[in-house]
Parts: sequence; structure tokens; C-alpha cells
Amino acid sequence: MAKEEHLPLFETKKAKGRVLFRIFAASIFAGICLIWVYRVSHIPKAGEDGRFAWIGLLGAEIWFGFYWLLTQASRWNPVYRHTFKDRLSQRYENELPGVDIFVCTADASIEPPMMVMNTVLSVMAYEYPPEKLSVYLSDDGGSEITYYALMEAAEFAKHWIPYCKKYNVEPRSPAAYFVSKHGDDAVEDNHQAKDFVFIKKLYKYMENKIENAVKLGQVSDQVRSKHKGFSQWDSYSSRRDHDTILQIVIDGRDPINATDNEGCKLPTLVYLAREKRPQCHHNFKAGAMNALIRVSSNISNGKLLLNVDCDMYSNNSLAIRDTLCFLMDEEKGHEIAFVQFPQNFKNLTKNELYASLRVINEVEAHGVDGYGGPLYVGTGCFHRRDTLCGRKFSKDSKSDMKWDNRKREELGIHELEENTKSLASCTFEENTQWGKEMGLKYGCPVEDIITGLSIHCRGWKSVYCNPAREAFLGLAPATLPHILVQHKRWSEGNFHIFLSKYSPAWYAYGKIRLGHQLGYLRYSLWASNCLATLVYSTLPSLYLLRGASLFPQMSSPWLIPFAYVIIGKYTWSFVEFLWCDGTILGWWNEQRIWLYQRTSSYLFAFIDTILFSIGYTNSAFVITAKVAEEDVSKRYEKEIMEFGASSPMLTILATLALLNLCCFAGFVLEEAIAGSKGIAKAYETMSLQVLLCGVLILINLPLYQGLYLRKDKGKMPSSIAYKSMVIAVFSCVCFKLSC
Ligand SMILES: O=c1ccn([C@@H]2O[C@H](COP(=O)(O)OP(=O)(O)O[C@H]3O[C@H](CO)[C@@H](O)[C@H](O)[C@H]3O)[C@@H](O)[C@H]2O)c(=O)[nH]1
Ligand SMILES: [Mn+2]
Repeated sequence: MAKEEHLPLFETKKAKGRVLFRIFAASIFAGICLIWVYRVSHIPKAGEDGRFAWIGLLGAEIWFGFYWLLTQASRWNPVYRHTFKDRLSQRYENELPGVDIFVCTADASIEPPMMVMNTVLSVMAYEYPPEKLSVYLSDDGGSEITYYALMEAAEFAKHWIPYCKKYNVEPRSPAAYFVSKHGDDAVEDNHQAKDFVFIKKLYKYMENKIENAVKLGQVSDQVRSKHKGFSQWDSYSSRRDHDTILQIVIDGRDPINATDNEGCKLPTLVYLAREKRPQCHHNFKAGAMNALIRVSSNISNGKLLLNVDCDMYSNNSLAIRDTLCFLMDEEKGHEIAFVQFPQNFKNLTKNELYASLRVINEVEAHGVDGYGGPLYVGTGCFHRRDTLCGRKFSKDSKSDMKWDNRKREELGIHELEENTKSLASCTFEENTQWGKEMGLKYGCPVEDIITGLSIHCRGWKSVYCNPAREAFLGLAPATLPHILVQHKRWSEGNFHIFLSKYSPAWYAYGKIRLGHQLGYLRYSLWASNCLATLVYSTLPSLYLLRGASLFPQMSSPWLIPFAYVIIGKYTWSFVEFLWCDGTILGWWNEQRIWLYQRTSSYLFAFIDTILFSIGYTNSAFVITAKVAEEDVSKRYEKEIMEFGASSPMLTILATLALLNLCCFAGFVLEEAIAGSKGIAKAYETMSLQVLLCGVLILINLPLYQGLYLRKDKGKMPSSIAYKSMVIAVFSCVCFKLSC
């Protein structure tokens, strides 16, 4: 038997059935090639009707085929990781490194302080030596209420952390824990039951105080006078114009104050609102992260950094240990720069009305992992401090994750706070590499992806860790406009990277493996899907009106490749979705959101990115709302689509839906007039087109309801109902008459 020291800390398994999948994929590709051949060889001659559409469809089919190849790259070689945490403890329990955890929040009105505190508490309670743990809250909203909430949370933590450790509870976000302990799962152990009642009471008490401050919109004078930290707001003029506010709320070095009510140590806890000035660009989350990296280096300087969004609480208290199994592995650990956990959501409805990242998390991320590692997605990700700060990979460097015992200069807490503040000032980064070669990169709406890409290009690998108990749970957008806006930011950011100097197509060439490059390109080119999708969801339907056939006839052998590709591809995606534990209706919903994103979010992202790259617009970061009004949440729970206010994106969706309806109606009317002979001819020549148009109508059903049938507040605004109707009917009539 191998000696204990030589056993690895993690193992990697390749997926089963890869060969079968590859044969299947190759056969689909053969079908796609035949479709291309058909399209090229059957183009109508100049002057014939349908030539224009034919060329459009050819372009779309070439694009879809190419994009389909990209998506196969992330299925070609999936790997699964498994960690051995007991080996880690046996070997390194006393040498575990310091961990600095960054929680980012930016707006107390759409990111409620109570939610943020639950995230903070959950990461403070990790199953990890508390003296090695530091939690930093970055508040880009510079809100007194968030600060106050953090003071209250620090008090509550003195009871919460020992409770978690004593009873080994999961999850360690108090709100989520109390919800999970309702009804059947209630606490049964008599002894624990007493503590449970007590801790719940304390939580409610804290919640009450914080909610009151939120309702009032400010902190009462009485509270203000109790904590001198509030004086830092005296010079505050607005959230875009204030000094650095920095407060070490719990100083882990302090033997007296940094202990919980059972006498055990507490993790360090820090509040930071970096300096903001109207004339200085703050670079959104990337700017916040870079300030955090510097500030933490002066206070705790942990070698491992964890970054979570303020809504992503820790749901698995062992995630740090999972991560260290990768980074401290003697053989492979030194190659790994970051460990990414999936972005899972807690608030999804059963059938995922607005889709989710299910397939990306369960299939594609494992696939990219096989080629060099998952993309950094901004939350639920552990980085080595030095690689995030720009270190290049070298084969000879050994993993240096062990706890550093060197004594640091011991400053008093006030001195430490004062000399750390300048690290978060607006001017600190002037003439430095921050935002370029150091820390997170600036100027891109997806700072995370571009930063991860540059780390991969410096020679590092990353690892995807997807344990059975989800490590992080966050909030997915709960209205259609929100998900569309979020995807606009994502697809815009990724397309922006494609056109930038860091393009995965050119810059990464030769620096990362081809499969990895393709994995990145699949996301970089998200936005470009809009054109092909628009072509496919309009032209075939419109040509129904003119009776021009754009697909093979029913008796033609060319029908076979079309049928094979359509049936094969959709059966695969359906089975894959169910395999990822999705529901049947969930898959249908995903197809719908796929269409909506491509025809609205991606279209606007595509246009904006082009405008940006020729210097017309600036990139922005629209923060996703994490709370909804009561009636909106109720409809969400019932899986009724929420449209809300009028917007150009919704107008496009409604117009396309109505256009297809008009085309279908027009076609049916004409066939009815033509009688049985007409119907037979239509069946022979137009079946695929009718099928496509019919599916588009079925998938758009919630839109028709929202436009004309619903009465509730979440329906489509009536202005859109009129506008889209006029545009759709007008286009159909013009199209029909112009032949
Ligand atoms: O100026 C800003 C803007 C945002 N944030 C924080 O960034 C996080 C993510 O913002 P959110 O609005 O929730 O965006 P999502 O689309 O949900 O975020 C995903 O996509 C982003 C990139 O587009 C990544 O930064 C995130 O980590 C990733 O979870 C939140 O905690 C915000 O508080 C800041 O700290 N400062
Ligand atoms: Mn979010």
C-alpha cells in the first residue's frame, strides 16, 4: 500500500460513455453538413422568390452549425473531482492557511441588509480555525444602515457561531437554517431544542432592530452615540462622494473582545466602503474587489481569498476544506490558481420559469474543467492571493499554501485602521498596474471572466468543485425584465472580451488548449447568436404568407438530415436536462428563455458592444434586484411570467410573437380558401415551415396571455400591446403585398 503521505488529496474521474457521445455528436455533425450542402445546392436563381430568405437561412445554418461545434467542446471530455478532506486534516490541520473572505454589496435598497448579514454570518461560521478566518464586507453603497447591521450581526455571531459548531448545523445562514427547521424537520433533541428557541429569539431580535432601521431609512441618534464608528459618516455627502470608511468590527487578534459566548475565538470582521469621488471612475465590482485585496493584505493577509456576492450564502461549511484539498495537493496543487464552485440558486421555482444555469453547472463546467479549468464566474470562487495579483505560473514553484508563522508587526487597531485607509482611496491606483495586470481587470461588464481568462493565459489551471451538498446558494432574478437585463450584461461583457485585446480567439491562442479556447468562445459568442435566431424566427414564417417553400419537400430525401438533426439535437438536450435533475416543463421553459434571450438581450448586447468598440457608449453594470414586492413574488411562486414596465426588449419579444401568429393565421386562411387540393400541396411543400411557426407560437403562449388576456399588474403594458400589434400586422401586409 502506498504510504499515507503519497495518497493524493483529490482524485479526478473521467465521465463514462464518452465514446458513445462522440459517435452521436459526429453523426449530428454529418447531418449538419448535409443541411449546408442542401442549402447551397438549392439556392433559387436570381429573380425567383425566396432567394433572399434562402441566403439568410444559409447564413443562419452555418452559424448554428459552428456554434453547435463550440458547445460540443464543453461535452467532449468532462471530468469529475472528488476530495479527501480527512487526509487534509491528518496532514495539515495545524498548517492550514489564512483565508480572507470578501462579500460585496452595492445598494442597500435592492440588496437588503438582512440578506447581506445572513451571507456574512454564514461565511463567518465556516468549519475552519476562526483565528485564520477574516471576513470583509465591501459596501459600495456606503450605507450607514448596512454598517449598523454589521455591528448587530457581529454581536449575534457570538452566539450563532458556537451554536453552529456545537450542533454541526447546515446551512449556516441563520435565515436559511430557520426555514429548513420548520415543520417535519424541526429540532428534536431536547437539549438542542432549548438552544434553538433561544438562538431563534436572538435572531428575531436582531432582525427587528435592523428592519426598523431600514424602515426609518436611518440609524437612530441613540444608536449612533453608542458606536463611535458612525462618526466616519460626518463628512459623507453621498454614496458617490465620500472618504474611505473602514472599521475593524472584530479584531481577531484581540484576546478579550474577539471571543464568542463560549470563550472560543471569533473570526476577524471588517467593514469597508472605499473612497468614492464623482470625478473618479469606481470600476464597479472589480474596483471593490481590488480595494479589498489591498486592504485585507494589510490586516490579515490570508493566502486564500474567497469572493461571494452578497446574496450567495455558504450552504456547506466544509467548502474551504474542499478547496484546500486541491490547492495543497503535493503533486498537482501548485498548478491550480483558483477553485470555482457552481453558481446555484435558492429561489428557483420547480419548473424554473426563467431558466437557470443547470446545464452549465452540471454539464458544461465539468467539460471545460477537462481542458484546463472552469471560468471564474465572480462568486463562490477561491483564489490564491498571489495569482489574483498577477503572478505568472512557473513549473518549479511549489504550492505555498501553508500557514505563515512569521510574526507581523503588531499595530494597535486604530493605527492599523488609519494606515490601511489609504489603500482604498481613489488615487491609490493611479499609475499602477491595478485593474490591468494586477487584481481584477477594469473596463469590462464581466470582470470575472476576463480576469479568469488572463490567469489561464499566464499558465495556471483552475478546478471545478461541485460537491453533493451545494456550497453556495444565491438569488436568481425573479422577473422577465431582470433576467433579460442580467443576460444582456453577461453576453455583452463576453462579446466585449471577444473583441478586446484579450480575445479567447487570438490572445489565448497558443497559451491555453484548443478545447479550453472553444469553451471560452462558447460564452464570448453568446451575443452573436441573435442574428441567426432572428432570421430563423421570422423569415420562414413570413414566407408562409407568400407560399414560398424554404425547406425540403416531404417526399424529398433531403428531409432526412433536417429531421435527424432536429430530433437528435432536441432529444439530446431533453435527456441531458432530465439527467441534470430538471423537470419536463423546466426544459420547455428553458427553450423559451433561450429564444427570448437571443432575440432581445443578445441583440441589444451585440449592438451595444459594437457601439462601445467604436467609441460610442460606455459600459455599465446594472445591479440585479434581489427583492421583489409581495404580489410579484406571489406570481413568481405560481410560475406566472412577470413583464412589468414597458421596455424595448419586451416590445421586440411581443412583436416577434405576434408576427408569427399573424403569419400562421394568414397561411391557414389562405389554405382554407384553397380547399383540399391546396392543403395537400401545402403539406408536401410547407410542412417544416408550418411546424417551425407552430412551435414558435406555442412557446410564446405566455406572451399572448400577458398581452391580451391577463389583468394583473404583472401583465404586458398596454402600450406594448398596441405597438407590437401595429408593427406585426403592418409587416405582414407589406410582406404579402410586395411579392
Ligand atoms: O458597483 C458595484 C456593482 C456590483 N457590486 C456587487 O457585485 C455583485 C454581483 O452583482 P449582481 O447585480 O448580483 O450581478 P449578477 O449578474 O448576479 O452577478 C454575476 O455576474 C457579475 C458579472 O457580470 C459578477 O460580478 C458576479 O460575481 C456574478 O455573480 C453583488 O454582490 C453586488 O453588490 C459591487 O460590489 N459594486
Ligand atoms: Mn446576483
